[in-house]
Amino acid sequence: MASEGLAGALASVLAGQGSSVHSCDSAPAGEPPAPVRLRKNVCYVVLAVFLSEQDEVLLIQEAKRECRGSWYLPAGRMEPGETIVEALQREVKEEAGLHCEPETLLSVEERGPSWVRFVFLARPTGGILKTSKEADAESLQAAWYPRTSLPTPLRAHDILHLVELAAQYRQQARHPLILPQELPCDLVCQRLVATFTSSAQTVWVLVGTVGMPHLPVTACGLDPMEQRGGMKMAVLRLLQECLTLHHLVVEIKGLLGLQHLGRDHSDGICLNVLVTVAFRSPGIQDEPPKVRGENFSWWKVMEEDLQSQLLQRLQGSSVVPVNR
Ligand SMILES: C[C@@](O)(CCOP(=O)(O)OP(=O)(O)O)CC(=O)O
Ligand SMILES: [Mg+2]
Repeated sequence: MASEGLAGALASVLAGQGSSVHSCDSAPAGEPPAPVRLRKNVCYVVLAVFLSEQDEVLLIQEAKRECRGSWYLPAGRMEPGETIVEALQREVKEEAGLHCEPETLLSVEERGPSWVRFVFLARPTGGILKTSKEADAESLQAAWYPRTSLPTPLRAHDILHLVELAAQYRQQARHPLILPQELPCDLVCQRLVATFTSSAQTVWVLVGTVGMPHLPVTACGLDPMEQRGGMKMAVLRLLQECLTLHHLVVEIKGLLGLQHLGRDHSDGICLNVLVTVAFRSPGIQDEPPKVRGENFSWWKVMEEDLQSQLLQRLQGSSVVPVNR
């Protein structure tokens, strides 16, 4: 049962799905994680990159006092009770006048677990482009500009990298289309697909063994003290509970998917992260590193299809980048 269950869980995560999360294997020491409340202890932001067939980018002109007149991509803070995609569609309608559908996540950015920005490649599906006649508190107007000559001033130059990501994805999709799965999560957490690949290209995945074998979940603290090092520290904290990290190289490759619901006060998110663990010394790596304690173990992926999917994702870095 364990192997079929794990294979099913891994296949679901590799397909960009996953499952809701109500508990974790590892959390910051001390108090249990505070309940996640949007606009109280977490801020989620959505941002859309529209790239036309003529290589033009949709920008909006900001109306806020602190950045009035500057140009930015349609973006905004999520409101309690909405899903990530609903927030994206609301912000694009408010700021650009257009209806839209997300195509895929392009990037997830985090400044610690209490500020996460979801960046989407999106396509317009209707509506009327907002002109200066419709200027309001949300934006002054929206307009398409050639990607190679964007207007100035920009509100912030962080969008240049995001526009480039969109152009690269349009040119060659490095990962499958990945969209948030609307599943409840009580925490801001990460589900790990932590892999060890042997010289013979056999893949092991670290699994939690408390209860039914499962992909481990690490919760991220939300108070300022626990946020140092961002969400990467939460991954390392879980791994150091069972591995001796000083002779290993740990790399967070990126996202295989994410879960969030937003309704019924379940404001948490679960990021499914692909992680590699390798020995620092380049010698023969036939077996994964020893695991300390009883709470985790290595599971050798025997299903050929799963193994080849994992190797393809690992070798191609076929994941949504996480920018910390
Ligand atoms: C927060 C940003 O990613 C921009 C999106 O937030 P807005 O300031 O545009 O919020 P709304 O008023 O909801 O549209 C910029 C940042 O520095 O985080
Ligand atoms: Mg905005």
